[in-house]
Amino acid sequence: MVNSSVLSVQQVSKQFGKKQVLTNISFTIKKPEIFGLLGPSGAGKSTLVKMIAGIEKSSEGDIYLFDKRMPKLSLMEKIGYMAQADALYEDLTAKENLLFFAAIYGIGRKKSKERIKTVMETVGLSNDLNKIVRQYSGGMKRRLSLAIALLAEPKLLILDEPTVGIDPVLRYQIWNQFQTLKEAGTIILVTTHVMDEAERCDRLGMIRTGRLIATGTPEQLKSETNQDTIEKAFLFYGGAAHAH
Ligand SMILES: Nc1ncnc2c1ncn2[C@@H]1O[C@H](COP(=O)(O)OP(=O)(O)OP(=O)(O)O)[C@@H](O)[C@H]1O
Repeated sequence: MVNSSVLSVQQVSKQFGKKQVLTNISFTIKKPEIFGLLGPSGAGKSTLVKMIAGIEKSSEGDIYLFDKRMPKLSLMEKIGYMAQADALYEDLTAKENLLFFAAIYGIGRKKSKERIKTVMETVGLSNDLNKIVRQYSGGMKRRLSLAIALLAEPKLLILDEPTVGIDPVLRYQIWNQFQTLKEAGTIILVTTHVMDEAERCDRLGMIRTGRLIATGTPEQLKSETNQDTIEKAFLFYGGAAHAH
């Protein structure tokens, strides 16, 4: 399999029992960029990113990451994955949570301290490091999950609706941070159904009922459909059948 892409999703389908959730999805990422998967609730975004993260198996098709077929244990340390539901230890402090995950990633003690400082600054939680997570707000928990995903300096950062419950000002800051991470060489794969976030992606994959209906830069998608917003472009690609 000679392929210079970083991520290659090849004709991937997924069924849960008889339920067809994803159908024949193909796309590639060749260089660091922010790639957004945009689609309504239930479209299949989470299922797709779970397969790319190597925690769900495809029914058909292949996923290659750094030219290796997923799932592959040795690639796991290159992937930062932030699930839709926060997986945090509520009775521990943020710092204890971070130290726990740093140990799992095999990050040494000295390096852990450094990384914890950096990632908590990134998500704006430096002053809440010693707070019990139970006392965090929903948005703070999301940001802590993001901090954990960033701990091991992943090459591929997979974020499933990272900014749910986060206010617009902080959301803006976090997206600036994604931009900075990308410029430092991180590939970011992000799911969203928020249109202004979609606008900030370098490229988008539009997903509707388990199918990739369009891919391209936000500008391309708008100009190809002759629409002035991503939302209208999405509806255009989705066709008139998308009336509900
Ligand atoms: N483990 C599972 N078993 C059966 N069905 C599942 C399973 N996981 C997901 N599904 C179904 O697959 C479909 C796609 O779900 P998925 O969570 O991938 O969508 P999504 O686009 O991420 O939506 P949301 O933004 O609401 O999370 C849904 O109909 C869901 O009910």
